[in-house]
Amino acid sequence: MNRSTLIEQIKEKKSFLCVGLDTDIRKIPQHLLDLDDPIFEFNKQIIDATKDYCVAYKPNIAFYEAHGPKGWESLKKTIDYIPSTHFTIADAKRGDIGNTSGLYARAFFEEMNFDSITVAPYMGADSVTPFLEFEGKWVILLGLTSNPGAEDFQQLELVNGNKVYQEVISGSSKWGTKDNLMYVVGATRAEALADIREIIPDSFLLIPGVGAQGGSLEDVIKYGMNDDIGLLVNSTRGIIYADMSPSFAESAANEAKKIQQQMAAFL
Ligand SMILES: O=c1ccn([C@@H]2O[C@H](COP(=O)(O)O)[C@@H](O)[C@H]2O)c(=O)[nH]1
Repeated sequence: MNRSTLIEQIKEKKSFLCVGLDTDIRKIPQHLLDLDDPIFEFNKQIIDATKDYCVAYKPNIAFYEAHGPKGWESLKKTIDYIPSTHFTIADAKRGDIGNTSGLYARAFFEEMNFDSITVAPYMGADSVTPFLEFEGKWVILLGLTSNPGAEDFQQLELVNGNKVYQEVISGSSKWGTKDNLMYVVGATRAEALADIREIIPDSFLLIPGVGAQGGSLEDVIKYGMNDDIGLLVNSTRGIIYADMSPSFAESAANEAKKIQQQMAAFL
């Protein structure tokens, strides 16, 4: 999906919500466990229930890889089931030497047909640019992450006065364009968003960390929104595990709708 279609979808739905599909077999309702593919059945019901309130879905690949070939099958069925109106994110956090990155890109963009993949910047330009060579596909580079460990390296100050994450964002912004490169910034780091917007005013940002991790949607909007909206705000556990009963999909829809309504007030 290209940038203008993504923006159209956001305006049409009055939503920039991304629903995370971190489907944990230990957490899904008991009655689904008797089915042949409980993970896919859960995802299918979550997608049916939430698709009117969100513009994107983000399966975290770990939750599928953990089940081996069967997990990859559930992932493929899920990605094929997501409506083409919705932007898809493989939250895989890949990146390696160039030829290896190229094969990761083929796996997620060609075999699985995702629109985008999250990539770790640590190995530098030659590890990221192979992903950017795929027409119509996106890299979502880890900028400033939502977890406590973001303090360990990302916030360290360099001799030029920049923090590591600022250097990562400004340096990498030359590798791609606003049409194929987005950044992850945690909602728990909303205080850094205004400064990040100075570096990359036009780029889309994928913002995880609202809901279960406690980030504030209001602050994200206040400091992170640009003229094209420029935000995809993810919530996973707060939506998909809102309720463990057989009516889990209805509860997920209610949670997604609540967030969509908060977003609509700003669109
Ligand atoms: O900085 C980051 C990068 C990725 N994530 C991922 O987003 C979701 C968040 O799930 P919640 O249940 O809404 O907390 C999950 O897949 C993380 O791996 C992140 O949280 N922070």
